Amino acid sequence: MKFPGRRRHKHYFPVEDKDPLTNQINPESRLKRSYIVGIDQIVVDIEAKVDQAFLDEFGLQRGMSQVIDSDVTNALYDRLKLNDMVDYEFAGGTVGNTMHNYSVLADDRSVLLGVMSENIKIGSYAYRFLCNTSSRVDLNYLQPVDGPIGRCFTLIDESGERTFAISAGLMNHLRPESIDKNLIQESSALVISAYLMRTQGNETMTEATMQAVKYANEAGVPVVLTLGTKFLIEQDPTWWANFVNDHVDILAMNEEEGLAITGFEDPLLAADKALEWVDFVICTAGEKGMFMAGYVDDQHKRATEYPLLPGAIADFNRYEFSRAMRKQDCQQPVRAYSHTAPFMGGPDSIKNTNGAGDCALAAVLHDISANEYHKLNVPNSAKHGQQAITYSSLAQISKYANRASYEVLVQHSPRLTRGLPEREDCLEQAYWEQ
Ligand SMILES: Nc1ncnc2c1ncn2[C@@H]1O[C@H](COP(=O)(O)OP(=O)(O)OP(=O)(O)O)[C@@H](O)[C@H]1O
Ligand SMILES: Nc1nc2c(ncn2[C@@H]2O[C@H](CO)[C@@H](O)[C@H]2O)c(=O)[nH]1
Repeated sequence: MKFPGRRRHKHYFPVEDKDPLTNQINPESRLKRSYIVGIDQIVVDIEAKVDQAFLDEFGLQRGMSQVIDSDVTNALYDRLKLNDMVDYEFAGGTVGNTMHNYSVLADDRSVLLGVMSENIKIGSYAYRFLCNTSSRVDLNYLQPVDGPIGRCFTLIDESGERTFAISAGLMNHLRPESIDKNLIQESSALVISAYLMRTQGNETMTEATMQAVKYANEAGVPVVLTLGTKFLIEQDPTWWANFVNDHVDILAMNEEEGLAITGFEDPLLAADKALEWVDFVICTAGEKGMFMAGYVDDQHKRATEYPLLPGAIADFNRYEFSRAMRKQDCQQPVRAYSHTAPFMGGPDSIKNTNGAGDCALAAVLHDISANEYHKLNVPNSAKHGQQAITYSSLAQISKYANRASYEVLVQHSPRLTRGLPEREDCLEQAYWEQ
């Protein structure tokens, strides 16, 4: 596990000082590992640049993620191939991307649950998915199916807006009995997306997800929900609000999804509203950066050393140097918020915003899992006198998440091809000395 904050060698966890020889003789003294589990519809992204006429031709609604039938899939695919329009084909899925990016950032294990074709031909989509996924992502728990995984046509127009057309294959055939109870209950977090609730006919993905959520809720494992697309939430915001309130601990959304579920356009107010339902909120806001909101017990709150910020909640970042806690673990819960502008003001040229939010969430999960890792190995550390869910403060996590998103913006794929640099050339020496 890499240290999630300032990335410098001396900041690697000080828990690996044990003698490697003794470790071999006495396996008990080996470090205990934390991991996270994610459930997803296993899909490969097929990306192409298109215009509005193209979307109209196939009856696709701009900006939406929609499921298409086999006739539309075949026509769309033939058209893209015939006109040589496909820019790249790469493993995707909002949670799949998050697990991959988590494993790259943390240099540690995550487990992905979903389905995988039992017979895989070299070059097929299933093969490509496996090849494009970090070897740190444990794929041993995937459920085999007799047929194809999903395809996600990622159609990008001149303005950069993305329209997703999903050809489901058997991606929604994960069964509840394929969910391993121990695996979920011993993890640091269970990550799901709103897309998992979009099933039809004999598809069992929703039941499987609910089974996993039940196991996690029973064991107090944080359930992390990423909202995926506003259109799904807009269909029934009340159902989603109730679901989040009853089953979810950490909510990740962008400002549009935040508006859909809370009714607040301002991402800070949306995050504040969501705190009525969950313990921790991440609300990304594109070029405006990122908001985070959480709880801290009054006795552990830490005031910021940065200037106080105006906003819909005055001086909202006052306690952003606090580590987040579950509300139920606070005797006197205080709300803490943080805002961070995009790293370096955003890149000069954005290659692709697809997956920037997924990557921000991966960084947050890294921090949460790092906290569990540290607690498992150094339970007596003064750090754990406070029952926090994060290793770092809201301000620090927010910076880290923005930094990770930046890396996705400057590459074509939503999946990181490498970890972040140990040391940012652009930051002054003073930063590293702190
Ligand atoms: N135009 C931009 N300029 C600078 N930074 C950006 C821009 N767009 C995104 N970012 C960075 O990426 C982060 C996440 O972006 P965004 O809010 O677009 O996520 P999202 O809509 O959830 O993305 P996705 O659903 O594709 O994963 C932002 O918080 C910001 O740090
Ligand atoms: N699991 C899942 N991922 C999706 C869906 N629509 C778009 N995405 C993914 O969202 C990612 C960007 O956030 C892309 O890599 C897509 O693969 C969907 O319906 N289900």
